[in-house]
Amino acid sequence: MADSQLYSRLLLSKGAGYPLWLPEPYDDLPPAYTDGGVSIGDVGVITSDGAFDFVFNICVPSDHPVNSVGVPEDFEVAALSHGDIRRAPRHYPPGSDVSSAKLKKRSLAFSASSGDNPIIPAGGGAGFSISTSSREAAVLLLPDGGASMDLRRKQLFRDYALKHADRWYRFLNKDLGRMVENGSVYLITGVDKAASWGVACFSQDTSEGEVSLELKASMVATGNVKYSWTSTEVSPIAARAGPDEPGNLNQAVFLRGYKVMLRERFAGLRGAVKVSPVEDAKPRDLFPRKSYVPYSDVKSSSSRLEFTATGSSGPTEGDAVVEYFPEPIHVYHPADMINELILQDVQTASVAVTHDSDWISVLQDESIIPEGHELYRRLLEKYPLSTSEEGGVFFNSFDTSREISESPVSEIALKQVPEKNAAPLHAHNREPGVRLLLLGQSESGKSTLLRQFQRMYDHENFEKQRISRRPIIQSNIINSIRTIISAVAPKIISPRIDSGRSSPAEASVDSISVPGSIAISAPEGPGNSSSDIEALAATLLPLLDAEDGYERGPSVVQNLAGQLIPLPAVEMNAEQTYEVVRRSDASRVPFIGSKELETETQLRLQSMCGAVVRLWKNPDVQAILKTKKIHLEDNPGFFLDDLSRVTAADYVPSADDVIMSRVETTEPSQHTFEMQPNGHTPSSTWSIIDVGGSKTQRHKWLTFFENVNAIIFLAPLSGFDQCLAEDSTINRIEDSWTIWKEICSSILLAQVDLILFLNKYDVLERKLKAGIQLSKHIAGYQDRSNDVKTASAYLKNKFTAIHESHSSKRRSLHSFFTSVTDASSVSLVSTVRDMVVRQNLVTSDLL
Ligand SMILES: Nc1nc2c(ncn2[C@@H]2O[C@H](COP(=O)(O)OP(=O)(O)OP(=O)(O)O)[C@@H](O)[C@H]2O)c(=O)[nH]1
Ligand SMILES: [Mg+2]
Repeated sequence: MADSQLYSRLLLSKGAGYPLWLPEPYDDLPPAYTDGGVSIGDVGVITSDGAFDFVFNICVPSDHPVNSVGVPEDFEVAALSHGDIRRAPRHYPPGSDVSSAKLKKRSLAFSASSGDNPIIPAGGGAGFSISTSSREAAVLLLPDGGASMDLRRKQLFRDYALKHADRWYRFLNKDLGRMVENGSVYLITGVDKAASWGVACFSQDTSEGEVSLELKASMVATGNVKYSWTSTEVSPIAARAGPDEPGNLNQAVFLRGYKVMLRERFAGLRGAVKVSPVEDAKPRDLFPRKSYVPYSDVKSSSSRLEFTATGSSGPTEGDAVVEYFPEPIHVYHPADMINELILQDVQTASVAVTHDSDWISVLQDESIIPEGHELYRRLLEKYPLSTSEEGGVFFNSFDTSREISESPVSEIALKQVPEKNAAPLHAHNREPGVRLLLLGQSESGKSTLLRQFQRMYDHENFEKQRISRRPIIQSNIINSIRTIISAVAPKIISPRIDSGRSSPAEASVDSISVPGSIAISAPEGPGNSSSDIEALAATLLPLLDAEDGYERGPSVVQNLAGQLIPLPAVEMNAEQTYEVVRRSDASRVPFIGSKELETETQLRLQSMCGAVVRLWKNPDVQAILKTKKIHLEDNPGFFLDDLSRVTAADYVPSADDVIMSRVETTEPSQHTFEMQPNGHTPSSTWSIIDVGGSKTQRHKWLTFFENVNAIIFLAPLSGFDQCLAEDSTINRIEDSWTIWKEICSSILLAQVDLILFLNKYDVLERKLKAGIQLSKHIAGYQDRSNDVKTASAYLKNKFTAIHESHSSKRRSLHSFFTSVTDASSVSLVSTVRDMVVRQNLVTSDLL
């Protein structure tokens, strides 16, 4: 390990900030900088040899002499006011030390006989002698003491860093070609400075008795006192002392500030820097390689002093040869791993910042700083993660009442929830009760399960919803018809789709005249030729147009900034004056139906019911669907076998219809239930959060991980022969395994009970019975029997194995085979309820 890394590793645990092995400013910097050294507002990086490599300062104008290398695009001065900086000029009294190990220290007396210069340094005596019996140690000695200064208004810098992070990296890596790693940029908010210092460190495999060193003072030509180390040690000790030219309080021994990391996947950072235009540059183009192995063993040769046992006249600091590593190497800093983990967990964030005081505040009197995961875990327990408007994320370690511009992550997401009972959630101030999060891919059955909960525990509202579910069922039916027509008569439907859903007048089938909502006289009897089927299908085209009619409604609204934003598709609410429905077909266009349109569609459906049934029951149509492997009965929102009932003019959806209907969730929603006592469990308030499961929705999941008591993960087993609706390259079961893996391994969820619903068991059974071979779709299934018991057990094992191997802590998993549309799942709901409540009674005092 490089000396600088050993030194910082050992002294980081002292909680004073980042210890610099090279406290002196680089002497190629302008005098305006070197005179004072590191200042608050400096932006730079820690180098592998343990120095702070200053680039620019945000508190002075771009034309200030210290900003001589330039400033990033859109540079703004972060103006500080009187009182913004807290200064402690005598923070370190003369002769103080910061040491990782127990140290014996004594002042050296002046001795004329030894040839010492007759000087009395500020610390008194002619220097210091230190000794320790530790196997490894790092020591900072401050013979003349030192000062500290810290920014009081840290929030100002944090917001500044979040806003400018991207431009900083561009400036450093594109404009200046520095090849700095993502995460290495440091914005300084505090520094400890000294006029003189001695640093030393060593690490031995075995304890070889006491190690002793002397830091001795001598006078230089300017009349100032200079220090140098001497030792009688045989074993190699790395030691430096300085400065070479004493006089100024410009030596930075500890730094404090914000470490800044942009969103980029770990793997994406490997490889050389590509040269590409700045405008097009993505974060991955901006960084060189990176490694987050803390204290990774790198060739250690920089500035090591090999003391020999030649009495007190050992080599001085000036004899050390400082070598520079040709390749950029990762310099360990605890905030880097924390930022990495934040970005992993908060997928919506584009930049993470962590202040040194964050990780310092969770240190626990340890001699070695814990690794990043542990610090992160402690931070999660202590502070909420908050996001800024720019998409930045950070631990909110400040008093939230004083921080106006930020809000806890979960609140940000819940602001979008169009539910009346959606309450902002604060990590430390949440309402008592159970929070249950439903997760799983799209069409896995999350909203269906929620409706089962509503049916059981919020019956009144569930009943009220029934009528408002009718347009969704209409839409589901129309989708089924569209699927059939696309399969059996693609000629008549494709041009319509291609032409962007033309109006009835422009429809390609002008051979059949279709009056609006009047009953159609469709060909009688089962058609046996493809032209008969086409003709029958064509009679139904107005139905598809009926749905198009909804799109004329306002599907977008304008926000205050004049941007068009789509109206969200929400689960139906009886009090709404209009319904927002989202089709689950390829076009995925939201549309809005007024009461009149809804009634009109119902009448159309009723009038065409006979034709739809004829088309659906037509043996040729059935044969084509079979050949094309379209199993409409297993598709969500299938009502074709119930058409006469569900298309009646006075149709009110039954409870089962509500459960069977399908609408894609595009915004998270939170639903509150008052659970009554039931003999096993006391009364309690439950919040169930339902999120969208399609890929475009998943980034919102994480915002609900905070304070969740249990997660029900729904994995539809029947998806083994299907691809995702949103990505035809991804098998649904494999997608479920991927997200399950992420849920199991999430540190944020390490304490959360996981309940696995291996759902759509009924559909799996039907598919296997129909002869669809699991082994054709899941390679690992090999030649196992294709019956539902063997297949479901195999699939379940895959999920439990993932849970076991990816959970960071051992925890139990409750898994069930379910068909959540089935009435029997109602009893399961109460089983889950009892289980979660019991678990929470045991683990917390929430209830
Ligand atoms: N046969 C059968 N159908 C189910 C089952 N679970 C859900 N469904 C149906 O599958 C469809 C999709 O269910 P949803 O609950 O809307 O799926 P989701 O997970 O909320 O999907 P997104 O909102 O897109 O994330 C609905 O029409 C349900 O009726 C099941 O176990 N068996
Ligand atoms: Mg849903």
